[in-house]
Amino acid sequence: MTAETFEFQVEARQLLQMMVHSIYSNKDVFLRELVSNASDALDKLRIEALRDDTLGADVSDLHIEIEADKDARTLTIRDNGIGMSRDEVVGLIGTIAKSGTAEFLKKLKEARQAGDPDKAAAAEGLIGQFGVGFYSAFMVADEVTLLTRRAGESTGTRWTSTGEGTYTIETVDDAPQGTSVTLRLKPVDNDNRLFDYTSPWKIKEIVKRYSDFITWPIRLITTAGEQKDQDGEKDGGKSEPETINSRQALWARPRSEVSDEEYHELYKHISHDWTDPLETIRIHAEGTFEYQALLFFPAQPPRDLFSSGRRGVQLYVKRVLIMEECEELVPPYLRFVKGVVDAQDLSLNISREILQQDRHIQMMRRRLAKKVLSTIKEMRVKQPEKYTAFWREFGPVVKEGLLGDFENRDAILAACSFATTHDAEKTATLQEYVERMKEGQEHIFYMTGPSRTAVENSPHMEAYRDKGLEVLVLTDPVDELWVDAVPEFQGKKLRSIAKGEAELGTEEEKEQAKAEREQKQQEYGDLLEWLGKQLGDEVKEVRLSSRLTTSPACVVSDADDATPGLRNMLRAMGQEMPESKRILELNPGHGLIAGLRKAHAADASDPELAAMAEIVYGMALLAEGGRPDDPSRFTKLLAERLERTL
Ligand SMILES: Nc1ncnc2c1ncn2[C@@H]1O[C@H](COP(=O)(O)OP(=O)(O)OP(=O)(O)O)[C@@H](O)[C@H]1O
Repeated sequence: MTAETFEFQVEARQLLQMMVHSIYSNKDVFLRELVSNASDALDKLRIEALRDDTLGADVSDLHIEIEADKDARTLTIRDNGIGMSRDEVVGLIGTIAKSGTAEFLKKLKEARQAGDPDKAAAAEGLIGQFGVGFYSAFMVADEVTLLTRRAGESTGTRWTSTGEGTYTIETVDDAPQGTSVTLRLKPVDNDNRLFDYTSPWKIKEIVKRYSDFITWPIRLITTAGEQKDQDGEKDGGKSEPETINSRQALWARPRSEVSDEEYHELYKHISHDWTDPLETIRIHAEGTFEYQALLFFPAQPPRDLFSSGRRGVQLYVKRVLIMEECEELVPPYLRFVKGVVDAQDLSLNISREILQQDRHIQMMRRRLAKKVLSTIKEMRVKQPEKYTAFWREFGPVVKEGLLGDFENRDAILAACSFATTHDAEKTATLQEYVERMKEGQEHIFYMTGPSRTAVENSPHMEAYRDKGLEVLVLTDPVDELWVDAVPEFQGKKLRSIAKGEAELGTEEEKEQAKAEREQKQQEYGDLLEWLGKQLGDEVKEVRLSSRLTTSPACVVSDADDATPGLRNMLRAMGQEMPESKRILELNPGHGLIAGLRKAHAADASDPELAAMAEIVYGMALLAEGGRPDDPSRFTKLLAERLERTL
């Protein structure tokens, strides 16, 4: 069959170029990536063979082979795993299907142009998330040939490229099942850390460092052609295969015998991440149901954290991988956790349906969730900086747990911390908040909003600031939801400062405020009634406020109504949201409101008053970060008024 030439997809070409022009000074990782792919392919074949006994693939000696030819300067990484069909080769190798690739490349370019090495390094750390492991071969090779045949198919595919824009593909009749990747190695250049990757010593060193735990045998074969004959070695120069990995499951080895680096390499293998994990958790459960687990927190969130991405941990039964992403083992709000769970007593061909009901799976899921939550809490107490970095990225996800995991609610709350008006730099736990509560304070006050600035500057905050009352500043979308799901903490109810009446201070102060308000109410009664009618389409009530000190007006929701943020969010999720009117509160201490009252008392039919009513309402919306329904009309009314003051 003749070979067809194809062009790399634009993004794929750009990522490939980035790999070639050495983002990574450490080029040794190419072997880690290719071995990792081979190991995945073997796992996939075994899992598929377990489920489908008509597959007809030989699974009796699954292994990885690395063949190094010193004279030809080639290195071949071979597996007899699942292989790829022709379509898969085109789809997986020549294309980067992940959304956001173009955006990522743009950001990386900008960070580099701006000469910001930290940002560029952070962006580079993300490159692994695009599934570019295979491309790393081009860091050390000037030509790569992939020969593959998918299990169950009769023909194979050969893919060849020099990594410069195009690749060729041809159908091959006699390819063995599985995949082999042959690299034509670039000349050795020790100064650029391009080592001699045909050297058995070097290969063993890399495999030991990055891939020792791979459960499949990794066999090394060296070929040295004629030179070897002269050295008195075997004819043809091929050595006997030598297994070069110890194949010991890291999770089964005592902690004292495993280095952090080894744990990190396992994490990289299973998570397809290129950066070290932030945290490693070991669980060793003994007794009637034995299992071991190694769990990791990534340092950076995967890009698909909030969409349907890979999630769950790998499930092994007695060292045999039976499921790559076992969602049943971690609740959805801990979906960022990666790792391995190895159980002693589960059936090898357990199906997803059975998994959900399996008592042992449920037991492990509970224990894992508790352990993860207690680890986060411990991190918060003992390693605040690390916790801060973690919480910034993963806090919004963990807080989702408050919506459904009632059993672990206290543990989740103990892991949570929130931005607060008490300290702009430091977050606080609910426990810390409660300990700081003022005498007579009955509630945990919070405000939700789009940003810290919007919340802090919103008029709702005024009286609380005045009285020195701490308010939690909740700006993640999920905050809109969990505050309604968590009724109280240590007997203190959570209360939004943008909802209902604000009743602040001691009993005495509250009584006094009430009396003052009642008196003002009489004074302002006519204006309030008139405004209520005037703005009746927009608001359900106009009343005097006890939360404002400097702003003229604000809008609040009824205690059981959804905030505007929540309404927007639910609408975006496709939920019908019936219109619900809000309440306009006025500050009688403000000159504008006092003036309005006077003007209304002098001549209630003055047409200017109607425009003023609209302006006051529009300003209240703007002050909370919202906007008037008809912004151009609002500006027009305002401009006309201002013009007259000049
Ligand atoms: N040896 C192999 N056998 C079968 N399929 C393979 C093999 N190598 C690669 N593939 C397929 O090609 C895909 C792309 O591989 P690549 O290494 O570029 O990305 P990845 O494995 O998804 O992510 P990464 O390697 O960055 O962690 C793989 O997901 C896999 O489906």
